[in-house]
Amino acid sequence: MGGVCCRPTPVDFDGEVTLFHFVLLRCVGKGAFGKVRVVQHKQTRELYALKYINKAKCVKMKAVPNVVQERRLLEEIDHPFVVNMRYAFQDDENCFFVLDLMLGGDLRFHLERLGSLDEEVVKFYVAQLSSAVQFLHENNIMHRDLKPDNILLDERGNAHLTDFNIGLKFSERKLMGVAGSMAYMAPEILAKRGYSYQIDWWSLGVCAYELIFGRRPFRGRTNNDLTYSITKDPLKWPEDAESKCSRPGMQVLKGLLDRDPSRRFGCKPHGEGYQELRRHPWFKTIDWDTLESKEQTPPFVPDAKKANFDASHELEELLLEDNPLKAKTRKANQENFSPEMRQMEEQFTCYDFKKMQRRSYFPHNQQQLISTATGTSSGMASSRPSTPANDLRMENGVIINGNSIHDADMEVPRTERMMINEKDYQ
Ligand SMILES: Nc1ncnc2c1ncn2[C@@H]1O[C@H](COP(=O)(O)OP(=O)(O)OP(=O)(O)O)[C@@H](O)[C@H]1O
Repeated sequence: MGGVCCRPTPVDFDGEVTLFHFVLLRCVGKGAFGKVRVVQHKQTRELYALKYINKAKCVKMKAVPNVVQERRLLEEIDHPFVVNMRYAFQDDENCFFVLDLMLGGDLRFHLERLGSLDEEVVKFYVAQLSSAVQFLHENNIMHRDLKPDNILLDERGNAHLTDFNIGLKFSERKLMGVAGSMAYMAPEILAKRGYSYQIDWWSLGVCAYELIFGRRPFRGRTNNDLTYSITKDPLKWPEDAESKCSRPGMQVLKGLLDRDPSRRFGCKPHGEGYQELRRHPWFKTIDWDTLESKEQTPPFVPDAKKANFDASHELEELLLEDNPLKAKTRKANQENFSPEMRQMEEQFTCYDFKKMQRRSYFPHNQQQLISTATGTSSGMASSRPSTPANDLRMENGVIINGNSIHDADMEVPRTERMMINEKDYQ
């Protein structure tokens, strides 16, 4: 009785990837437009994190270009210390990213629990993240939102950078848009005189300082106070600094938090800054040659028995979600789409790492991309055909999460991203 409605839809693994290819498991997180849950690929049995983004919400928040940008950047990236994208697809309701699964929780979660982290542990993360940042910069990608919330640990304790929502392809030209999470923003972003990739090294310095000392180097109760502190206050050390951090450690923090981007650690061009950083005495305990192959035992192993994420997401999904995620066949009538919905439909294309090679959507020069998008240039050196559907509209200023950041002195609250793509190039 009643068996007819429960016949499972057959899964076509040879066709395009869809939600039918995955078993949906527990919820582990909540983002601005959707949730993150563990999934298992039905054929390979591999576990992944599925991040899904509600399309209607995304259109309403004017974030379509960012989601498309994130998907495109992630297709280019494959690095041991980045949360890599393995599949991407959409259905009528959601866009889906299938990502490397990180079961060790994010660094904000650990910082909130522990108050601060041991210098040796932070050094290990800084080494791994420097390798990721250098890889991104070599590929002309700026992250722009490096903070503990966006650093995820795998179950062995290796650090990975995630959330490329405001990431960007950069060129020689300086950027002007105020973007990122204010407490981690480099002074040159706030000074509005133009900035480039060096900002990621500053943010890494803020993260390292915060992780070691349990408080941020620059603080303010209002955005104005915080701006003043970041751009003018001398770098100060907590009273108990010497009990938490060695002199070489402080030297590296000071070097990363240099207000002059040309002198800042990590920033010298052609990878020279990164090589200098690697040679710094603080890192003499790091074996850089085996770091990227993850052969080293991380100094902090997340407790596998405890959930390293907020269990309320799971409870919320069970008790409060009136539209739980379910694989559905597509029905949408594309004729009735708004321009934004159409953009998402056309540009959030399928990706399957088992079947496709990673490649770039972007020309070497971001400015060319913008020009092409506005129809003033032709002939990009991109490996993708330059159809209107492939052009990213970056000229629109988009602001989401406009929450001001109240940065209470000793607290380490989850940080809201402030602004995205507010006229990146002017
Ligand atoms: N690959 C992953 N593996 C395990 N957990 C993850 C993964 N990605 C995200 N999470 C968890 O889900 C939470 C929300 O992540 P998500 O990137 O969607 O949020 P977000 O930072 O608000 O991003 P966005 O603003 O793009 O929505 C994270 O804080 C993290 O705890």
